[in-house]
Amino acid sequence: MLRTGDLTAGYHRDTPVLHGIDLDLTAVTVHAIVGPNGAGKTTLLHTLAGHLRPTAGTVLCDGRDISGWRPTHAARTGVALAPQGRRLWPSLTVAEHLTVTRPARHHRGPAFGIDEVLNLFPALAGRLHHRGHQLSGGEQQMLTIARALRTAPRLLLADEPTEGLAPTVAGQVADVLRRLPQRGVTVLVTLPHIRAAATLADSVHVLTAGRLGQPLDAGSGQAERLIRDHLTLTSPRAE
Ligand SMILES: Nc1ncnc2c1ncn2[C@@H]1O[C@H](COP(=O)(O)OP(=O)(O)OP(=O)(O)O)[C@@H](O)[C@H]1O
Repeated sequence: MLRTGDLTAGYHRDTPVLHGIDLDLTAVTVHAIVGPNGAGKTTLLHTLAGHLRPTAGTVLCDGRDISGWRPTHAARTGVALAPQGRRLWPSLTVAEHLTVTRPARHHRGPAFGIDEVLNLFPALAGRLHHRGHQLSGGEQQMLTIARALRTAPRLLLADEPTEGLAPTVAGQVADVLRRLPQRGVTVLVTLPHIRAAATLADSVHVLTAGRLGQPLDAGSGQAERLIRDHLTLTSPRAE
């Protein structure tokens, strides 16, 4: 669906955070961006979601240049962001989060009904009347993704969705993301560690200081080789 060409973006025109990013998200699979703190992962996702305007380069959506689109336009086109830090509405219940978020009128992505997102995240079904701030970290993350799915996305941008979660809960979240391409949703997920990315994604890009490496095909063992060659960015034991 989305492809960037030589994309440069940042918060100040004279100090770009992202440099010449070429990213191809046309395959309906799980794509991962891996990089250390400050590499620019969030900046990239925010640029694709229309929260930041690129300073150079292109963002093509279905072949059309939509560089500098607004977040509402991105959402209408089928791009949904599940942000880092979750950003739930603290005074709304789980049920309210899921009912106030709806697909755009002429959406082209798959519609996710409330029953379907509760099937994906059964933990939320028992928490329908709890408010955002009453949920555990894992439940908040699940709700963040569930809310994004309610917009009927064609592309889900998930920013460090397993951050701070217990391994079993992180595994539940990863399982859902892994299954989304079967429903027609392309996933771009950011993760701090390459080992987790190689397990979850079909292709893995390493982002270092705002520069993106060539995609590694997780299935071909390239990512595993990268780990073995000690190019991993942080200790895999920390995952
Ligand atoms: N709102 C902002 N204004 C100015 N600079 C920012 C802003 N947000 C991030 N930055 C800077 O942009 C660079 C990339 O940050 P970004 O949050 O995109 O990295 P990241 O890879 O997502 O890291 P993390 O895993 O810590 O979130 C950092 O140098 C950061 O200080």
